[in-house]
Amino acid sequence: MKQYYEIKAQNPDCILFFRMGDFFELFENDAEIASKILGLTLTSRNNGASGNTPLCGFPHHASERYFPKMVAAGYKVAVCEQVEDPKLAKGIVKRAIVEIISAGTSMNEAILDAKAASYLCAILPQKNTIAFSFADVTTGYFAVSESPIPNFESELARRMPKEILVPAGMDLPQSIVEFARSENILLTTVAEEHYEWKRASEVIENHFKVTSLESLGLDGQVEKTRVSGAILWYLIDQKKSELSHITHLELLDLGEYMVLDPSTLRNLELVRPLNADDVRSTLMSVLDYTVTAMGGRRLREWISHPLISVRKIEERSEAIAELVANPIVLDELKLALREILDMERLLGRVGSGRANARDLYGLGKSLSKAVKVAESLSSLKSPIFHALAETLLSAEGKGDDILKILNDELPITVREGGMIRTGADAELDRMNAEIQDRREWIASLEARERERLGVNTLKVGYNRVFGYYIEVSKIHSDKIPPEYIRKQTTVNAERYITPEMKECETIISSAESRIHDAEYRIFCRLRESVNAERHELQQIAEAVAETDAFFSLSVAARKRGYVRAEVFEGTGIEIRGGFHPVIVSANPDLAFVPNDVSLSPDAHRMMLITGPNMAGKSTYLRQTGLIVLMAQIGSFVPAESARIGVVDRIFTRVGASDRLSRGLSTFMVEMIETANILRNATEKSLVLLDEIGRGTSTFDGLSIAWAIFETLHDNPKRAAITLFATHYHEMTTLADSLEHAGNYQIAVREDGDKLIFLHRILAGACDSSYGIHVAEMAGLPSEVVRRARKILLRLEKSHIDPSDAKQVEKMREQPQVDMFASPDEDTQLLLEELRRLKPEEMTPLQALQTLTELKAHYAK
Ligand SMILES: Nc1ncnc2c1ncn2[C@@H]1O[C@H](COP(=O)(O)OP(=O)(O)OP(=O)(O)O)[C@@H](O)[C@H]1O
Repeated sequence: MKQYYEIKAQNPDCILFFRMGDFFELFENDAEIASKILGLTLTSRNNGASGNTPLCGFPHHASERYFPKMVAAGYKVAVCEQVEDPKLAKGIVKRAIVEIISAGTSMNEAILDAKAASYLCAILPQKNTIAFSFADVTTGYFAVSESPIPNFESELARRMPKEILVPAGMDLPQSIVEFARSENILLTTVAEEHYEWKRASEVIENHFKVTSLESLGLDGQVEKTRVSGAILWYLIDQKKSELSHITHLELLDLGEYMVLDPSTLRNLELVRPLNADDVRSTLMSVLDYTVTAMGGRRLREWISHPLISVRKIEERSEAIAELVANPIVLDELKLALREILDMERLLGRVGSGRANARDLYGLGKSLSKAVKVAESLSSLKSPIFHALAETLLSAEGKGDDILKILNDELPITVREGGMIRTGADAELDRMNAEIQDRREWIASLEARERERLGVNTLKVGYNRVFGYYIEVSKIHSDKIPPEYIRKQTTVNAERYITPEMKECETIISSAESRIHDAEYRIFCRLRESVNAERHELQQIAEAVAETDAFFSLSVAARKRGYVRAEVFEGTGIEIRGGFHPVIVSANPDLAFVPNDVSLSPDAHRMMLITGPNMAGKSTYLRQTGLIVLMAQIGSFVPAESARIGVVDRIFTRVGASDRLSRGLSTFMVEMIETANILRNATEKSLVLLDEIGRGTSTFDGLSIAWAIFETLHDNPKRAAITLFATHYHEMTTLADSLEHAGNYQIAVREDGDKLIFLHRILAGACDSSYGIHVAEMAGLPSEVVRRARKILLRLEKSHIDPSDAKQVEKMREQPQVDMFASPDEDTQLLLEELRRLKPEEMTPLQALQTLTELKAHYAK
């Protein structure tokens, strides 16, 4: 326990799993926490003067299951192993922490999402900016940057790290703390000393084996050095290994990508659904035809990082266009990609010293297939594919170098032989040959003894306790020869050994132990030689990932009938026949009505869109956002044609808020997000605003919406392309009066008492809001609907603001029996109802019922 307490004291923030023989044991508070999470029985052990200590544990081989569970529950796991052979130990066996596992550093497949990176992030807030680093220990990705806080927030939401390291004793931006809390991201405090420049530089220089920071581009970059040094220190400290698969540091330039703030990422459901169960509602789900996990991760990265360089966008879309036109190449690629494993993560296992023979074999097979991918790409002309094919071709021979050493069937363990192929190593072959005749002797023993004793059911078996044995059923005990020595009795049989067998076994087992050691040495050499080439192999893996992402976007384009968008430097959006990629793919039977968008600075730059509820306003806004975004990923887009002026940022204020849990009201969130838009939109932005102002009283809301619309129109710095959907019909006069704005409506047709949604966008304002109509269609009781019609009529006539208590009170004081009824209005409402009736479609009974209802209501 003294040893336990010492180790525990060094890792106070971890749950300590303490290896004792074949078990991992937990004590005290750790045992109480873990027993609940892992469902283990809590016992206690008498611990001398300190009384009973709570205790729980499990066999060590169950750790693969239990560690990830603990980490997923938000804890850090410290794994304490016996680090010397208990047989050789003097006194208590030495123990040490061999690894610390936390959410951001786990390499266990059980809690990794194959198609999403597993990021750890470190931050170092400055006055107006923030230095930050992202690392994915499963693949070796490592990047650093510094940017204004909002841009970092965007990056944080895109990458969604599992853990964020923060320097001790430093004030953090509230928004980041809030974000981490609401997304369940583990915040880990790291002592300030690890952020000291000198210390951080040393960590980096040692890791990359460089003598100065210059070669990494960190020269003079104090904050970036500090933050990347801290994250690297943390990773190495936790993994207790070299992490040689972290081969380079990327200097990230967020300026290359479209800014997507957290609310836009959420609302457009790019990679994560708003509603966790609804995985088919994301753009990712529509575009994801990737075959490999690496390709899946790359595509996800692309979708959340749309480009803003026209040249780069065109390079990508040109490559996709070529693949779209080459279905045969697509088929070939699919076949080759299908056999490629997650090379990035396999290399991660190699670099962190945890790869077994199966991992290396998988890598070998994948490398051979990478050459096939290169061959398929070689018939294409796009420069991107040329470059990819060249990188992939460098895999030539590398796979064979591995496969010619390893067997096709491999064990999980690396210490028990069975890994190395015959012919791979002469010395090993010689060692095997030496005992070959003895092995054969054992192998043929069963047949020989069966014949000699005349017992057909005699078996030769092996177990760890007494090695080889001969099993003979009890009914044949009279046939047992004198040299058989009885070792064990089972229900129906007896087990025997013979001196000859024992001798043979001793020779085999001592030779095998040498063979196992030799195999292990050969395996380690192979692992090292793979590791020595890690940088090149990583590039091959990246090329596979990228090819797969291209493959996926091309297949999506073909299957879903997308077209290549023309992207240009400048402002304006011209979409013909655009449709919503997710709605259409999720509802194949829906007759989706395609719509156009035509906006430019010379004509209308802003659309004020009116139309009844359910007409399709939100859908139109979102599909426009998604089409622009897809175009800037380089993907084909869901439309007949599209010309898109590159946008620097898409702002959205749409849909319900899911931030209520952060203690902000719906209206407050709406206004915070709108304020952000008004502060940051530029003439190159796309702004999508859906029903701004609806969260407050009618006139307040209208006035706010009005002012926002005016500002986006009049302020040249904020002159963004804007789609503005609203139910405030009063605003249509505003849109009419503004030079760069126009009224648009989503058409509906009235057919008797039915409202038919045409889902088509047309120029001009919608003349009625039909809210009550839609409510009626939804099944609101007819009494309530009638009442609502009356109230509406009165409000419209008297221009009363329903949110103004004084005005409503005044109306109540009017000497009327029924607050809102007047004979005139009744007549008007009755006439309206009569107009909507279709007697020719009614049964006599329905007609009678309607008549009775009308009489009861209007002629009491
Ligand atoms: N172009 C279209 N073709 C076919 N169906 C559509 C189209 N656009 C929208 N819809 C369908 O109409 C329904 C309502 O769409 P949406 O939510 O966009 O309406 P809305 O006008 O924003 O309504 P509200 O004002 O109540 O928010 C959705 O279920 C959608 O699938």
